[in-house]
Amino acid sequence: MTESVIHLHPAGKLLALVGNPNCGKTALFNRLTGSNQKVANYAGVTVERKEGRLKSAAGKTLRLLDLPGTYSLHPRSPDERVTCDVLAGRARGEKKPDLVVCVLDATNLRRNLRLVLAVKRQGLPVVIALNMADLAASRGLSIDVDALSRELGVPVVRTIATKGEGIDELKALLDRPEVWTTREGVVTASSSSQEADHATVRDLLKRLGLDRHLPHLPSDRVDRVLLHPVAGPIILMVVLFLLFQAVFSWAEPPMDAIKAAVDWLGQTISGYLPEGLLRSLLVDGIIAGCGAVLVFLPQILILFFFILLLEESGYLPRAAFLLDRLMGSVGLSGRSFIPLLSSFACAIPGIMATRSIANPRDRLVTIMIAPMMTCSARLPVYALLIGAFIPQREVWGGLELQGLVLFGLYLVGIVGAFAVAWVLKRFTSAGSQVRPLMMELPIYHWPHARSIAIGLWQRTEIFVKRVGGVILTMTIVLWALSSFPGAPPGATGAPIEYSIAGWIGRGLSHLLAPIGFNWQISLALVPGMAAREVAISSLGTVYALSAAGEDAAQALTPLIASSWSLPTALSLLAWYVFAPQCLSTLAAVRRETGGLKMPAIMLAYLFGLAYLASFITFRVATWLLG
Ligand SMILES: Nc1nc2c(ncn2[C@@H]2O[C@H](COP(=O)(O)OP(=O)(O)OP(=O)(O)O)[C@@H](O)[C@H]2O)c(=O)[nH]1
Ligand SMILES: [Mg+2]
Repeated sequence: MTESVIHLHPAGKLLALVGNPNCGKTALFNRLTGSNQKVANYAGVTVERKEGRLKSAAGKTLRLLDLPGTYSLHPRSPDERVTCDVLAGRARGEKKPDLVVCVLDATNLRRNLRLVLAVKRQGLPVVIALNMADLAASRGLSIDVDALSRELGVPVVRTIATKGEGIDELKALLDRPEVWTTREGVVTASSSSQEADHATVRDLLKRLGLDRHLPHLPSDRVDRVLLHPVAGPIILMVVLFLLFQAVFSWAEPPMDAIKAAVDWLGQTISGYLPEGLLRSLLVDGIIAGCGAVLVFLPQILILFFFILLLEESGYLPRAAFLLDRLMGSVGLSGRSFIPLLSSFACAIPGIMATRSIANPRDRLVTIMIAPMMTCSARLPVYALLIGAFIPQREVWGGLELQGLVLFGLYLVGIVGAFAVAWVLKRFTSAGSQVRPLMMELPIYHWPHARSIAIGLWQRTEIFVKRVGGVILTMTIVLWALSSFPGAPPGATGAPIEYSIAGWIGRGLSHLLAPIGFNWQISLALVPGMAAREVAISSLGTVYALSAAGEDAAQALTPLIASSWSLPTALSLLAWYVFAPQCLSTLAAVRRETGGLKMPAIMLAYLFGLAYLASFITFRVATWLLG
């Protein structure tokens, strides 16, 4: 009997969006399919293929792939390879696309058209979305769409993805049968040499009257200041600095409101339920635990508000450019900047974004240090400890001390990461010459209020899902471990001290006492492996249960302020700068590096660093204050 492989593909014709990085593919994808994939003003935002569905004007259902941007069909980095594989029909579980929608940045046809020639050579039917038509027009560029279409032998639609213009026209085009077949235009691209393609595009642009240089842009004038060798880095520091000030100074009113709502809920439920297990689970477990984390939502949103502004305006790659020299001195290239910056949101997308790094060694080093960038899950931990231990006062003429300490913690993470990168460069065998940064600087534009709002909403959703998912689950588990087997008759302490959790906490605190952690902290770190904020919800639960008997529902901040010493708090801050308290990050590293070796090394070295940093912090602080 012969066996044959049967490929089952979902019904519907397959379309693929292909184009240079940052030409607006994802913006177009979102408009066509109604999705909300990440759009931002720099190259290399999309690193995976994403699928969506769209309906043609006549109602036919089609499948659409959004792909990472690429300059050519000779992949240089893992993300470009995804696109090339899809076009060649080599992508796993996917057929060759039936139609390629080539998205062009109308303000940069010279480079964008070379890719069109390469795609046509693959023998796939092509339609062109001439995107960024608004920018082209504002730069005085008038492109004859019909002539372009004739020259290339493919339909061309003018689009403005951000405004949704040209979308209906594009959908109408998909109902025309001739679109789904290949045709030759005036231009033929039979030879595959790069020089030949250059010449073909040059002649084509000449015939269309588009071969002149574009005038200088306001962007260039702005860059003369923002990329200035002296002013540039200073402005960058000021921008980052203001960001951290805002995280503390703007967040207070909304945080107080959330705190009040959580307290009210706890008290109301306590009023209705008789004392017992159910009340303990709801009030001391779930509300005290999840509430302790939920109050940090405003700070996270303020942080992301700034990150989104920077992403959409086009400032980010400039920051990469400014830091390229600095990063070069530790053996990283500016290419690592965006993955590392994404890691400030969360290390996982940051680690995925390293797929745009062509050099495997650079990529690995970037992956290994990404978890040291301060992800937003650390923010609640930092904010809790800073709020409890750092006085709210102004220093040096108007700077908030709390914001300053937060800025410092972010800096320590960055400096630590750079130090590790430097060590990896010095002491690993892989060759490590640093190549100059070749990176596109997109033009600046004003962020759209809509995309900022969508971005913030998505962050809120992610955060609330974490609170309702992993944090809630771990809180309930910890509550159960903390409530059983219960205090023996005649016991004097709170029941938690006799529980399984109390036993685990005390066991671990032998190991962690040298760095100043008490048993409650030691215990909270265990479920805190699931996600960083879980440590906060765990402390909320543990302290609520420890206080059983008296009025339990008390805010965590004043509680730890009165029961921990300052060296302990500083030591825990130092711990959180380094400790790999996040299993999903380790899983992502495993996926991206294809094995257990790298995550194991990461786990060991980060815990080692965390212990060392906490030890030094605790000892020095004790000595200074004692
Ligand atoms: N003015 C203008 N901006 C646009 C248009 N289309 C997209 N943009 C902006 O261009 C930037 C890049 O858009 P994306 O959709 O992320 O680009 P992409 O091609 O998916 O980029 P990669 O995933 O990095 O390859 C974003 O800032 C968009 O808001 C357009 O038609 N006009
Ligand atoms: Mg994209």
